Amino acid sequence: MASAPTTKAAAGAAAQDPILKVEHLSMRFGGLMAINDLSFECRRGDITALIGPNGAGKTTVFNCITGFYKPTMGMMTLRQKGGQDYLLERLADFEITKRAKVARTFQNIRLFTGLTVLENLLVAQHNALMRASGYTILGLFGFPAYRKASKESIELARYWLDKASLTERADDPAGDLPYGAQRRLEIARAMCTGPELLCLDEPAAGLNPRESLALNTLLQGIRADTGTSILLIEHDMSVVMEISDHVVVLEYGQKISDGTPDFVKNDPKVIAAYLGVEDDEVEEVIAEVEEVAHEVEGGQK
Ligand SMILES: Nc1ncnc2c1ncn2[C@@H]1O[C@H](COP(=O)(O)OP(=O)(O)OP(=O)(O)O)[C@@H](O)[C@H]1O
Repeated sequence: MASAPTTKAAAGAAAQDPILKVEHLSMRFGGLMAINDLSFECRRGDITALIGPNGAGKTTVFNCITGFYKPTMGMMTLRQKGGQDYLLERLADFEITKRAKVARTFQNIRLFTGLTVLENLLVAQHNALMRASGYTILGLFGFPAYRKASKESIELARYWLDKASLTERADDPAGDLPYGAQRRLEIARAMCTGPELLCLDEPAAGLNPRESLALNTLLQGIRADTGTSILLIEHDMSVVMEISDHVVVLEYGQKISDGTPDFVKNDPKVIAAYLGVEDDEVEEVIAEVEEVAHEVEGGQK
């Protein structure tokens, strides 16, 4: 059965130990070293953002963590609340979801568009329901365990419908929802699998400011109410700076900065990577930008 949300107190009590340790990760595609000796940690209960310019290797890291790619080298250790360790590079993708409890969403939304919103959340709990049925037709009708599991599945789906502000759309086909609501449904569906680590690939992409705000509220709620750790790739810096506890910055497959949003925002290496200039040119470029901004301001007065 997918785990029900824990209380705020329990979430707060979660020690700040790493839930995920990535050590010396490398991924080569032919002659291209997409990830080169990358190490970082995600602390339990934190929202960690992985950022960097286009082609820096963010999605490749996600694909390694979630088992879509087998890394050329390196270790990725997922430590669950109970202390159980999983070496993700040794697990098949379905085992990473099922046993290690890592859930993910994709850059392109992947919902069952013909099913209703509620059905999408119930399908996510299919594994738990099948287990409770004893994998028999008889079990589907007769086992009290199945009836209990199916009641719990509906309760969990209702909980996430509410958290994602989708209760009123529960019976509508998922494909009829506006874009921002589809993104929230995808996250709610991932949460119905009871993950310890939720990986989100550009959750704010294509959202308008109102939808972006609803997304922030949902993610902050997940952190506060369930203690689930979140790792996200995001280009929208307003989302990253507002909700992240910790930011890891990649450039050309290597880590160039790692720290709090404030630290990273002011790190000359990060500014240089985003501006596409050398580190020692950053101050000069910033001074030029400030000068232009003053001129524009002066012209507007
Ligand atoms: N399956 C693949 N085969 C060959 N090269 C790949 C593959 N996947 C990614 N790459 C290359 O690896 C590098 C990193 O790509 P990746 O998609 O991980 O970057 P990213 O930081 O997620 O970029 P974006 O922000 O544009 O999504 C790029 O040069 C990309 O072309």
